[in-house]
Formats: sequence, structure tokens, C-alpha cells
Amino acid sequence: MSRLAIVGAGAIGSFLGARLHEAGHEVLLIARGTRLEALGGAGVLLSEGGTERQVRVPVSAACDPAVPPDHVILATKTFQLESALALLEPLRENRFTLLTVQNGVEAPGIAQAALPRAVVLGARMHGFFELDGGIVRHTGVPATLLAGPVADRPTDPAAEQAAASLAADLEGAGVPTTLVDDVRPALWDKFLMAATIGGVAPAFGLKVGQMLGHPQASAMLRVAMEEVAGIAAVLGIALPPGCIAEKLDFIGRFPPDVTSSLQRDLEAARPSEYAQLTGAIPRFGQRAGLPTPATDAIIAMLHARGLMLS
Ligand SMILES: NC(=O)C1=CN([C@@H]2O[C@H](COP(=O)(O)OP(=O)(O)OC[C@H]3O[C@@H](n4cnc5c(N)ncnc54)[C@H](OP(=O)(O)O)[C@@H]3O)[C@@H](O)[C@H]2O)C=CC1
Ligand SMILES: CC(C)(CO)C(=O)C(=O)O
Repeated sequence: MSRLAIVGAGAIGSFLGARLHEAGHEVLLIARGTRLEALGGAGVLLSEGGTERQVRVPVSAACDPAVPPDHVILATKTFQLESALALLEPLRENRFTLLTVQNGVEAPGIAQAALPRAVVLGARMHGFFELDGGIVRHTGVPATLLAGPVADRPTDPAAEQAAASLAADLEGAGVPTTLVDDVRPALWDKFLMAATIGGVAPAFGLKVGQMLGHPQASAMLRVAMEEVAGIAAVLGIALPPGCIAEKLDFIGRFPPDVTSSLQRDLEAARPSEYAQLTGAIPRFGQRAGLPTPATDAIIAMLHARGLMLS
């Protein structure tokens, strides 16, 4: 059994914490504010597969360097990584696996810069998770992970073993986890979807599942995806062949009411991952020397709707 710390007890952190705790691991959820109080009182209330259950996962405001974890999962939003990583500062000299689940392509690099000794694995996570009035709702598709290092430096056998151990723990917790040598293509593959649907759906005031039935939204979505694929190619990221068609097919199978976390945050005027998702497309386009007119038009529509793009 492993010892795991999960920083950020929102939708994903609570879900993974509950599943790993149920699988028999020693899990510590690191939370703050009212969420810390709620978890201390009632534990994680998890709704999935038509039923709700209560899982009493140990929770704290900080990690305890006296009992260092084997694995840490960073489950905050990307713009919260700095404060999350500051909580791990007491573990700076330890070697542990550090899994990032954030959408976008930048989280593993941010984590590795803050904790150079950690074995950082980026992950692409599928599934829809929402913290709704204290209840963590898992809907849509089953939870799956694809994880691996940002392979711009050699990996050592100990790092590979640590990654395999975390993958086995997740697998045992009912979250099928595939390990890859270089996670960047998978992160870009998901970025291609999350960054585009996260902009197009709120730009048109549609749910994700309604976009493909709207000719203009559907056309803009496809062109924005092509912009991302073009940028990835120039930056040397080998996206899977046919990934745009595969994403459109995947989106076509979304339940009609589903929204992305970026859309929910934008529409609720909460801080969002806009800058790491839709807003990152023109930023990466500049890096690649490519214009992004479709994404620029989507961003103009978001501005016109008065959404908070920060
Ligand atoms: N939700 C989904 O379906 C999916 C999400 N993702 C990605 O996973 C990541 C997490 O998403 P999600 O779970 O929805 O986000 P949530 O906002 O639900 O959860 C983030 C949690 O982290 C907490 N947090 C942030 N900073 C700290 C800190 N310094 N100390 C303690 N707690 C902290 C937040 O607390 P507070 O509320 O106080 O800020 C919040 O409870 C995102 O990057 C998202 O892109 C990936 C796949 C699917
Ligand atoms: C792309 C999507 C909608 C589904 O996995 C997601 O990751 C999110 O809501 O942030």
C-alpha cells in the first residue's frame, strides 16, 4: 500500500482521494477554507453511477514532512499551482512521484521547476467531475488517465519504477492508467479539445453537447482545432493522426447537458484556466509564428459576452 498526498480537494482531488482511500491506500487530502471544514465533518460525498456514498478520507491543511508521501497528486487549477507547490516546499529534498492532472500543457514544467528532485508525471485525465454544493459528481465517461514524463531529459530506472507504482495504485482504485514515455503529445491532444470547446461553447452560449448541432459553432470549433494542430506541428509535437476527427466524434458522444470546467468558471465569473487554455492558443501561435484568426474571433465573442478572461 502507498502513502499519497493530494493537494487540492475540489472535484478531481476529492474523487481520486476517495477512490484511492477505498482501495486501501494511506491518503491525505490537503484542503483549505470551507472545503477543509466540510471534509473534516462529512468526508467526501461522491456521486457516481446513480448512487451517492460518503468516504471519510483524512484531511489536513498541510503535509507532514515527518511522514513523507510516496506519491503526490497536484489537483488544483493551473493558476493555483504556485500556492499548491508552496505547500510541498517542506518535501523539497524528498524524492516522490508528483502527478499533475491539470488541463493545458504547462503544469508538469511548472511543477518540475519548483521541485527538481520530484519524479514529475503529467497526465491527461478523461471524465467529468464537478463539485456541486459539497457533492463531487462524476458523470459522462469513466475516469481514465494517461500519464508520463515530459521526456526532454533522460529518465532513470528508479523514476520508471515510481511511475509504475503510482499507475498500479490508480489502476487498483478503478482509474485505468496508461504510462507513456513522453506525455506531451497526449497533453496537446487534450489541449486541442479543452482549449477549443472551453472557448467556443461559452462564446455561443451552448453546452458542449449542443455545439456540433450548431453549424457556425461547429465550423469555428473545427478551424480552432486545426489552428492548435498546426501550432503543435511547428513546435515539434506529434499529435496522433486523425486526432481532430477523433475529438469531434468524442464530443458528439457527450451527454447533452455537459459543460467543461473552463466554461463553468467563465459563466460563473470565477477565476478560470482561460489563460492556460483558450487564451494560450494565440500565445502558443506567436511562439510558433502562426496566426490564429478563428481563436481570435472566438476570444472576441467571449469579450463581447462580458466574460471574465483572466
Ligand atoms: N473537472 C474536470 O472534469 C476535469 C478537470 N481537469 C483539470 O483538473 C484540475 C482540477 O480541476 P477541478 O478538480 O475541476 O478543480 P476544482 O476547482 O474543483 O478543485 C481545485 C481545488 O484545489 C483547491 N486549492 C487550490 N489551491 C489550494 C491550496 N493552496 N491549498 C489547498 N487547496 C487548494 C481549491 O480550493 P479553493 O476552492 O479554495 O480555491 C479547490 O478545492 C484543473 O486543472 C482541470 O483543468 C482535468 C480533467 C477533467
Ligand atoms: C475536456 C473536459 C470537458 C472533459 O474531460 C475537461 O477536462 C474539463 O471539464 O475540464
